[in-house]
Amino acid sequence: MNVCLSPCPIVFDLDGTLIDSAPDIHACVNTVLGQHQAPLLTLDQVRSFIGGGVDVLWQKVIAARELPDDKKPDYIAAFMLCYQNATNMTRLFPGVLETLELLADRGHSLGICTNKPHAVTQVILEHFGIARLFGCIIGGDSVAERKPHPAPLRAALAGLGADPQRPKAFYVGDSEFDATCAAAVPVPFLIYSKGYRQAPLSELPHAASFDHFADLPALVELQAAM
Ligand SMILES: O=C(O)COP(=O)(O)O
Ligand SMILES: [Mg+2]
Repeated sequence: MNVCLSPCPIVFDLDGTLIDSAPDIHACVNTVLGQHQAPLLTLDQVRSFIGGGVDVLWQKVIAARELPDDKKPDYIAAFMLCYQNATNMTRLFPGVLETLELLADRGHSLGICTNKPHAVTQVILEHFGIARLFGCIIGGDSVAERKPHPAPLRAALAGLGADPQRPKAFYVGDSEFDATCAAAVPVPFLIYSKGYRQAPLSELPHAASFDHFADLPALVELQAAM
């Protein structure tokens, strides 16, 4: 399959793929739990809840702490207040900046498709100085559906000018949500093995996996030539 012979669009997931955001998300979850006198959660617990967006995160927090479901809008509002520019403990994964710049220099158009709300996504990308590299940024509230539904990834690809019927492009992500979404578009999925996925790598459909961002440019070239 000749996926793309010339530089093609590459869309990236955010949490657990480009950024290790779990420490800031964990801190804000616990801030809200503390406000409601609920027992706090560990970093590992909160990390395992990330990937489906803020609503799914709070469904899982509510289930773990047996909190009243009808308070979810209040919890989410308080969480977003805390998280709106929470970047203190968030880091780019190793090699991300260099690799994004290299791919952009090689002519690939780059996009973001995350379940994180758009406004805070923009704040975080600007904090790390990488917003300039992305031609299209789709957040969890940019279209009506969220991953694993294919609509947000289709919107990101369309925003980068890919043919919606036969997108010659890649999606780079870390989780079950991303794998299912990419398969539904369909577009080849490249999975970052050091992210937040819960299932073993072998259980997620993917074209290829990588352990370090320095390996991604060669992987893209290899996959594009197949
Ligand atoms: O769960 C979230 O908030 C977003 O996660 P994602 O960037 O991996 O889509
Ligand atoms: Mg992710």
